[in-house]
Amino acid sequence: MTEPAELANTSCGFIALVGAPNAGKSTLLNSLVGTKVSIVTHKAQTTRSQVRGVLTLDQAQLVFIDTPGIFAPKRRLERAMVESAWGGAGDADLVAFIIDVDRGITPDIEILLEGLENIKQPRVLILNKIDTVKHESLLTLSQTLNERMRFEATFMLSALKGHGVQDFIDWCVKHIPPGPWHFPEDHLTDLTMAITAAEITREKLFLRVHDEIPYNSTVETESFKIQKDGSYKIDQVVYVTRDSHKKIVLGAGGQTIKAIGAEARKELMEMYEVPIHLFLFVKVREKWADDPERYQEMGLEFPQNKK
Ligand SMILES: Nc1nc2c(ncn2[C@@H]2O[C@H](COP(=O)(O)OP(=O)(O)OP(=O)(O)O)[C@@H](O)[C@H]2O)c(=O)[nH]1
Repeated sequence: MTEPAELANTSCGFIALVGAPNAGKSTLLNSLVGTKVSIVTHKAQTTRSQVRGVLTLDQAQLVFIDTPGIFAPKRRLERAMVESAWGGAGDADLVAFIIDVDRGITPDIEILLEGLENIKQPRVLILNKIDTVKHESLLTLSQTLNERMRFEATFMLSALKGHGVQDFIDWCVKHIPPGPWHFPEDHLTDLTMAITAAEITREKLFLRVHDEIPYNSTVETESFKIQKDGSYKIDQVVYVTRDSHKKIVLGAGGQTIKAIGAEARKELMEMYEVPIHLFLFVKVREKWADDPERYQEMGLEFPQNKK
């Protein structure tokens, strides 16, 4: 059987975005894909598992993998996140190492550089948040990192403002292997609607409650139903580890959870363009971070050893 001419010249590549927590990987993924597929907050460790964002151009399909930030993990959940991030890098055709230029070479960066030494795929360096620093410091940082490790190319960009992002896309298009597309043309992410909905609620929760609660909480979609009238009915559970956290998430008279729900619902309505009925419940599950099922829901491998 002969292939249609327009398919014969296609290329498809997986590009992992790795970096320290808060480097701007999710912001970059959204900017690359041109829509929000990965949640973003100012808090470190927002992304917990791999999120794929797909950009399909004339002949090339670029599949970007947003990974959890890499750092020295202490707890089980953190270890699962870091393992997932390196897993994402191992599965890719290209690895893009994103660094926050404002923070420079922190101890987390040293860990990353060590790990990147063991990655056999071609690496590129992305200096992100160039809107926050002076040009001279960018050149110094670029030179230092390029002396430490071989990078095929270096990009200086602002994921937030979109500056320099196109140059990175153009480079990727030229450097991915030929082959058929992995996803349908109109596909933007591999996240299911149920997971996307849970992630959006988690983003609103992270933004609204402070201190240790975000790191001790998770959100799961228990049921996602498309109703006869086209609206979506979504039931979600926010798991927290302590009763005192539940009180904070609920807020006085349920105000906080109501506000989180209203913000998540608004974003989901804009995203899916249908009426959304979102029901949030808060449950205390002291040991959810030691429960294999919760990891499965998050798309993470469960590390057997607690320490
Ligand atoms: N000024 C500036 N801020 C940025 C830029 N890119 C990302 N940020 C901000 O940096 C913070 C972290 O961004 P994320 O995209 O969530 O970072 P991440 O690397 O995915 O973080 P983790 O989920 O912790 O791994 C957010 O407040 C972003 O708005 C940028 O180019 N310029």
